[in-house]
Amino acid sequence: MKIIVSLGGSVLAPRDSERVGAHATVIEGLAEEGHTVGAVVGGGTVARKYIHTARELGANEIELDQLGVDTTRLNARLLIAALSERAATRPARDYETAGAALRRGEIAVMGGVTPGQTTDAVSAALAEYVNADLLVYATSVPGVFDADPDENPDAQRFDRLSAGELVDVIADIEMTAGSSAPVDLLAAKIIERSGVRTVVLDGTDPDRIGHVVNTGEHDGTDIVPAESDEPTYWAMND
Ligand SMILES: Nc1ncnc2c1ncn2[C@@H]1O[C@H](COP(=O)(O)OP(=O)(O)O)[C@@H](O)[C@H]1O
Ligand SMILES: O=c1ccn([C@@H]2O[C@H](COP(=O)(O)OP(=O)(O)O)[C@@H](O)[C@H]2O)c(=O)[nH]1
Repeated sequence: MKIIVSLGGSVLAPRDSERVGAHATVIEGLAEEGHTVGAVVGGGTVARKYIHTARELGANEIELDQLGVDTTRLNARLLIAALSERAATRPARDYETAGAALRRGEIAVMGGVTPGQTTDAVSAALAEYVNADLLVYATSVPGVFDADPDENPDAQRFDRLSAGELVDVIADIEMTAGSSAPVDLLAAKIIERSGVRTVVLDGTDPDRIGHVVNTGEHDGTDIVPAESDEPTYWAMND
């Protein structure tokens, strides 16, 4: 199976070697089991600190996004440091380079690509480009909720959403540099058009990523193409 894992910066906790190592072990394990694996790494608190400081200094949103992109690439290098020689040696800066690495059987690693989006969109675009079977968003909350769960204790998690419904849920979240959303708007639109099977889950425990790949089971949110009622991927691969 071809899998793209989006590792939110909030999940990877860049200065925590144990956490980065644990995620690398899971990704490595999937590759050893014969899966083709690409990982896209977010910027986390380090990116947000840079963005906050540069915003105070008067930088515009594109400049702030660029700071964010550079930070995601640093974090991607951290993941590469924890992976074996099976991984590409540096973060791919475009989809063709990442796709070529996957074709060679390497674990491709990316950070950001261009201002105006987040690594959520990079993950969705890479998944579309390589025709992935599964896109996993490993984030810091256990799925997509009907409101920000960090601010609304009564927020309800969706077990399943169509990609179009996902667009509606996140449409009002602001798109400034460093903003937080479980999946960004561009990513949702790419998921909608590509129809790639997508799961959003709490990735703070990396074993949940391996578990969903191997069993199809998870406690997060399934994003399904509009025309499908049931996630079918795992049934197809039994
Ligand atoms: N409807 C929602 N459902 C889930 N999370 C939401 C929602 N709206 C806002 N959020 C926020 O999105 C955050 C996750 O985004 P972010 O911090 O960018 O994660 P990551 O680093 O994993 O990309 C959560 O901490 C949560 O506060
Ligand atoms: O292709 C990209 C990827 C990231 N970013 C910027 O980098 C920040 C941090 O990336 P991301 O939001 O993906 O990190 P995470 O939410 O996972 O910590 C984003 O808010 C954007 O400002 C960007 O402009 N283009």
